[in-house]
This record gives sequence, structure tokens and C-alpha cells, in this order.
Amino acid sequence: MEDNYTTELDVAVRVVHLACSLCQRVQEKLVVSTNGAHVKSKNDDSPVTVADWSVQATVSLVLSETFKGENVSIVAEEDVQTLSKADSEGLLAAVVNTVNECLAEAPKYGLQSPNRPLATSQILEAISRCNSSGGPSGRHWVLDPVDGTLGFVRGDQYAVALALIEDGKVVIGVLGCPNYPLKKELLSYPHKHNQVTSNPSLSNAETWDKGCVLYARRGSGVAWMQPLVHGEENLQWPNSASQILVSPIVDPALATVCEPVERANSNHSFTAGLAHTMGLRNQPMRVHSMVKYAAIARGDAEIFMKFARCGYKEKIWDHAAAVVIVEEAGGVVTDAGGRPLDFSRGVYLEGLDRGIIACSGAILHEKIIEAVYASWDSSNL
Ligand SMILES: Nc1ncnc2c1ncn2[C@@H]1O[C@H](COP(=O)(O)OS(=O)(=O)O)[C@@H](OP(=O)(O)O)[C@H]1O
Ligand SMILES: [Mg+2]
Ligand SMILES: [Mg+2]
Ligand SMILES: [Mg+2]
Repeated sequence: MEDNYTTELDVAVRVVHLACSLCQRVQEKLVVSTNGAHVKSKNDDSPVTVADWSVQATVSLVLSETFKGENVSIVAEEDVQTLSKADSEGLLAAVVNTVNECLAEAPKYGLQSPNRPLATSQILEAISRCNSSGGPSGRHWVLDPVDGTLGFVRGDQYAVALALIEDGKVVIGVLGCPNYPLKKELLSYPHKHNQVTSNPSLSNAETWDKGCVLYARRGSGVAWMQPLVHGEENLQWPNSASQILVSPIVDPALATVCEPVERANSNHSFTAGLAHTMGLRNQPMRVHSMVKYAAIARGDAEIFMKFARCGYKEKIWDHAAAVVIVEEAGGVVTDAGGRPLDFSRGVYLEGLDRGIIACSGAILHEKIIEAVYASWDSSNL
């Protein structure tokens, strides 16, 4: 059991590092440019960028190349609809360039790059190949190429999330957090890291001292963190990893809650009520993306809660990678009824009871579930 998924985890960690480097380059360009040419709105008005498609293509290509003999099933967020529109030529060209530039760097991470730049059709094919809908049997990779795209376009927190599900269970999870600041306090200040990166008085080393990749394998009892590797001169691969652990805090008065930035994504007043009921005193940390789960796994916060509006169905790629990392780091993740999340039923977390609760340990977790029961009837959710 211990040796299972060694190749899969190794490749997943490498490709997430590669994807983080891609995202950092795109984000730098986005933040300094004034036109939004590389950001589009999807049908639900949520943003999608050159980075989302480029990461999806890159991960799809690397996984297909590595596991050539297998029928690689990938469940991922993006499709090629917007990209294939007649007025998207510039966007598509940017994706093709970004993917080819990124793949040229693959050997730095011990991955193979193609002999020649890939054609547009190959890249579109790689993106659309990720249209599996998962399910209860077999192996399915689950990818959120850029999670927290809103944070990404704001120059703020975002994540790259890759998981492997086998027979309905998440067996490995890898989470790249390119803007995770060294100082946990900076997590709760929107755009703060950006002031750090653009501050000319900081040396390169200080500027680059942020970002990490977290990963874990189901049942191993450990979760790991690697710093991102930057610049050719100090690139060292294999990268060194250190173990991460959840926070030991059990007193609600000392605990910190993370939640989505946008009210549209989670009910802030309901979670404020829960926090009050539980006797939490700290201000909530509002952070974009699965970096919230990373904060729990790293011990920088104790609770992550998300209560989406009634009718919204959570997708597996927004949670799979992070859940196994938090659990192996010692935490607990359930729905608001206290049941584990079910990754076996396709693209959505079917049967999810109200909301998601990730917690550093069982004691705090139990208190939140009790608070949910006490508060639910009087809430308007
Ligand atoms: N209406 C609604 N309700 C709840 N959740 C939604 C909703 N719409 C989108 N999403 C999903 O939320 C993902 C972003 O979550 P965040 O926690 O980063 O949100 S926030 O930006 O901090 O508010 C986001 O992931 P990405 O699209 O990968 O960014 C979505 O999958
Ligand atoms: Mg997402
Ligand atoms: Mg996404
Ligand atoms: Mg999205």
C-alpha cells in the first residue's frame, strides 16, 4: 500500500510546479497590463484566463505522455468553447505560446518536453480531452487548473489543484499555491502580497520567498510541502520537502476561520453567526481559492467554512486535492452534517449537506457541527 501511486504522485508534483511557474508568468503580465484581453467571462459570468486553459493543456499533455499506455481520464474545469470562438484568435494564440513556452521548461522539473512546438490543434485537443465525468470506478485525474481565478486576476491568492481518484476515493492530492506568503498574516490582506512583489526595495530572494506546493497520499499519515523553485541559477531538483501539520489549537477563542472572499460564494452572515455561537474571537480570514484549505493543512488557521447559496452544486475539482492533504496533515473535512465528501458520483459533490467544513481537529469540528444544528433553523439559507 505504502508504495502505491509513487509514479503518479511524483509526476503530479512536478507538473504542478511547472503549472505554478506558468501561472506566475501570466499573472505578472496580467497585473501590469491595463487591458483585459487575456481574461474572458464564462456563461455564469465567472472569469477564465489564458492561465486556466494553458495549465489545463499542459497537465493534460504531461499526464497523457507519462501514462501513454493507459486510457487517461481527466475531469477538469475548462472547455474550449470560448477559446474556439471566431473573435478569440488572439486569446488562442496566447494560450498556444504560453503552453509551448511552459513545455520548453519541463526538463527543469524532470519532465519531458516535446521535440518541437505543439500546433494549435494539438493544444485544443489536450484541453478538450479533459472532459471525463469521473464516477465510482476506475482512475480519474481531477484538475482545477486555476482555482480562485478571481484572486488570480486581482493579483491575489489562487491555486493549482490536481488529484487522483481511484474507485471513488481521492488517493493523491497536490496543491500549488504560488502566492502563499511566508508570513501567514499576509494571507488575510487582499493584494498585500502584490505590494510585496512590486516593492523595488525588496531583493529578488525576498520577492521569491513565497509560494509552495503541498501534497499527500491517502493513508500515509503525512502531508508535505515544497517551496517553489525559482530562476535557473538556483533551481534544485529534486526539491526538498518538509512535513506539514494542522494547528494544535482547540480553544475556539484562539481559532481563526477562513472563508471565501465573495459573498456570492459563501454566506458570510451565517458563518459569522456560527463563529459567534462557538465563541470565536478572531476576525475571519477571507482568502481566494483552495489556499484556504492549505492554511488549515499548514496550521496557519483552524477552520474553513463554505456555505454556498441553496441550489449551487460544488464541483469535485474545487475540493479533491485539498481534502486528502488536510486529512493527512491531521485535519477533518466533512459536509455540514458531519459526513465525508463523496467524490464517487461524477463532476459534482452529490448529496452534500448544506456546506463544507474543514477543521484542524475533531474537537473544533464537533463544536462547529453543533453550532450548525443550533443555528440552521433560524437562518434564511
Ligand atoms: N455561486 C457560487 N457559489 C459557490 N461557489 C462558486 C460559485 N460560483 C463559482 N464558485 C466556485 O468557487 C470557486 C472559487 O472559490 P473561492 O473560495 O476562491 O471564492 S472567492 O473568490 O474567495 O469568493 C470557483 O473556482 P474557480 O472557478 O476555479 O475560481 C468556483 O468553482
Ligand atoms: Mg475552482
Ligand atoms: Mg478554476
Ligand atoms: Mg472557474
